[in-house]
Amino acid sequence: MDLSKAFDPQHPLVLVGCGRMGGAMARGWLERGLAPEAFVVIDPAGAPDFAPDVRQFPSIDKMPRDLAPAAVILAVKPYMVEQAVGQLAQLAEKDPLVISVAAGIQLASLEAVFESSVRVMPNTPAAIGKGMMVAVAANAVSQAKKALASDLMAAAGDVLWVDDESMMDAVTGVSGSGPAYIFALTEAMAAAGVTHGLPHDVASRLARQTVIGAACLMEQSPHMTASELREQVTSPGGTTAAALDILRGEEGFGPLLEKAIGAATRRSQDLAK
Ligand SMILES: NC(=O)C1=CN([C@@H]2O[C@H](COP(=O)(O)OP(=O)(O)OC[C@H]3O[C@@H](n4cnc5c(N)ncnc54)[C@H](O)[C@@H]3O)[C@@H](O)[C@H]2O)C=CC1
Ligand SMILES: O=C(O)[C@@H]1CCC=N1
Repeated sequence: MDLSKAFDPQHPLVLVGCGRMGGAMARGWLERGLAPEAFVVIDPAGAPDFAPDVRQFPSIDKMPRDLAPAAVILAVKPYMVEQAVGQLAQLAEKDPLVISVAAGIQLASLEAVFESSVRVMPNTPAAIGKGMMVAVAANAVSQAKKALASDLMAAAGDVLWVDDESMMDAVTGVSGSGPAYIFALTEAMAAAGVTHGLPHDVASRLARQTVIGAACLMEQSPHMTASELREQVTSPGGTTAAALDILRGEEGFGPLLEKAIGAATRRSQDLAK
């Protein structure tokens, strides 16, 4: 997805909050052609090192009043979204596309000010165009604005629109937080390797490359399910089967992830209150 023509200096893309998630998406957009002069970052911590040429302001009230953003992305902490929406309210008459990526924050609180509101749950692989971007739009969002939202998300990863906003809490539990589970798995594999006799650097390298290799193999095997790929590793009565007996057992991944994703889902529901 090429973003070079989607925005211009008078009608820029404005990112409010350029931290871990905002920064990941910004990196993805700039790498896919977003012109720095058509991008505005609002963050008291400034723009990240990889985006030194973008226009930046420390707060919403420092943004020039004559700016007419084509789209505003809210990537501040969930508890700050309401305040940010209030501070941006003077833009409402120009009807920009407003996208919030905040966990738990419902469309209703965006729609109260901006008709063209979209709620997105991204994840940090967006930085390399490999994000999972799940979106739900307010009823009033035009097809043209939905297309613009799709273009922005497609520049950061795989896009899925859902109609039912209540799915967004479980989405957050699976894909929004999901990268952390894979990194935690990598850490745990390395630690287990050390326990079983490997030097720390060797165990870390093995765990990291194994996760990278497995993810890339899955990506390049679109016609194989995860189960089929797992079976390819598993010789009957062999080493993998011995490990999978534990991992797929009563205290294995299944029940553990059900509990973990349940906790993330409930946390997302709580953030809405
Ligand atoms: N980190 C992740 O993997 C994901 C995060 N999210 C959502 O993204 C949002 C941001 O989360 P993170 O990036 O992790 O947090 P973060 O703390 O890394 O980033 C927040 C940024 O907002 C800035 N900020 C603080 N006050 C501000 C203000 N008044 N105006 C503009 N910017 C301000 C901070 O300086 C910081 O750079 C949250 O709502 C979170 O739910 C969603 C999906 C994944
Ligand atoms: O941990 C969080 O709350 C955010 C939302 C999904 C991933 N990170």
